Amino acid sequence: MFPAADDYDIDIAVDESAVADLLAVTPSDVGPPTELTFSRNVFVPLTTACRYTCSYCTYYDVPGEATLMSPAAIRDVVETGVDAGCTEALFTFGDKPDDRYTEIHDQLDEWGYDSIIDYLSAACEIALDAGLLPHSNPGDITESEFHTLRDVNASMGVMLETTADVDAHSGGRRKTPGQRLNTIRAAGRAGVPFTTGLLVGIGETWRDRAESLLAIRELHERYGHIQEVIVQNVVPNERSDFDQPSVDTMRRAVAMARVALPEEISVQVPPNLSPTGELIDCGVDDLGGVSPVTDDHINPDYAWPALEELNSIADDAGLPLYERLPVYDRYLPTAVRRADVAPATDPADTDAWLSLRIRDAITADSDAGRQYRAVAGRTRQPAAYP
Ligand SMILES: O=c1nc2n(C[C@H](O)[C@H](O)[C@H](O)CO)c3cc(O)ccc3cc-2c(=O)[nH]1
Ligand SMILES: C[C@H]1O[C@@H](n2cnc3c(N)ncnc32)[C@H](O)[C@@H]1O
Ligand code: MET
Ligand code: SF4
Repeated sequence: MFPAADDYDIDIAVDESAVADLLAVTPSDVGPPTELTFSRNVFVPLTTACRYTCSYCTYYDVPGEATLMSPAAIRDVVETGVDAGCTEALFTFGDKPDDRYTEIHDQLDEWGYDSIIDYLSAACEIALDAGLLPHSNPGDITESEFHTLRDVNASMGVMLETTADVDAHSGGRRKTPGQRLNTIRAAGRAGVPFTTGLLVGIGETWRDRAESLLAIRELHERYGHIQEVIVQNVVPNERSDFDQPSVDTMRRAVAMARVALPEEISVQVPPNLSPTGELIDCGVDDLGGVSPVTDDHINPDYAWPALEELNSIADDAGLPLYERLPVYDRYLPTAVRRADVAPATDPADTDAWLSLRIRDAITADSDAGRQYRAVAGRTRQPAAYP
């Protein structure tokens, strides 16, 4: 049983023989992908308030210092993204601020919002109106919050991080594996195309990595919602001194992910944190959200590579590079999905993976709609934008 699994009724059993099989995997057991993809995004850090204090994280601010972006600031950032040819607004920020953040709650209240999730919905509307598809990672949330947010998000995500109880998550307010798995399951129940992943190097063992991947696979087998799994190495920063995992560790972790997960799930490694070029032959097929205009606010010391660098990773690997939307091809409406892409089986409790609002945005007779379809149809030349 995973730590705190009982608190959330998590019924995922560890299959010992599957763990043993994964522990034996090496990079020579897998091959390279047939293509590489990435999404062009702007990063919108709604608030730096966070109820948790993960010891690897420099993102959050303590009460009194935490910031909250105004609607005008959100509009500014997303418009910069539209001008730079982006299709994705990435909303990633602190997990639901607790009562200590009185200023944040007061400000939300003054603007007419009950919670950060309410405000996130409004922020997603701003992005959609400007011409970007939202992908939100608001941390741990409930199934009913997913139902609210699916209306205005093309896809969502939360990193599992690990199924282990690690010191990096110790303390009174912390992420627990049970709650993370509960969030990923809730997304599946709500029919939300979903991104999750492992944070490698925060004190977990190889066995923990194998178990984490098998837990993700199990939830995908139930709901079909996992579009990509990020294998992200921890990077040192001014708050923490975790050792960055070696290239060999990342090669083995990526190969393990590739073997553990069905082929339809992409394996993503962020090229600003890893020597991704050295991991492609282990099964990486996606380079994630890369921004031409904003920092990676979670890891601000690690700049995004330019499009030319992505091209050279692909060239060196002898692979074609395609831009994609924040939601993967198989969840797209039939009218927009390329003919050679098999559709995902319908989700459990809705009649489509994407809300009407999102489908309308993608099929609209507007500049943004045309951009989305050109990216999905692979008819837009990446070189068309800086
Ligand atoms: O720019 C970043 N994008 C991050 N992304 C975004 C991701 O690269 C893209 O937005 C997705 O591939 C969707 O297109 C995450 C998305 C998630 O759902 C969960 C975790 C992450 C983590 C990061 C991150 O640290 N930096
Ligand atoms: C959005 C995701 O960013 C990751 N994250 C947070 N801090 C770090 C760090 N120092 N190095 C790498 N990834 C980090 C976590 O996995 C979080 O879920
Ligand atoms: C800024 S970290 C990413 C979002 C959320 N706080 C989480 O840890 O999952
Ligand atoms: S990683 Fe996310 S949950 Fe953890 S402290 Fe940072 S912002 Fe909060």
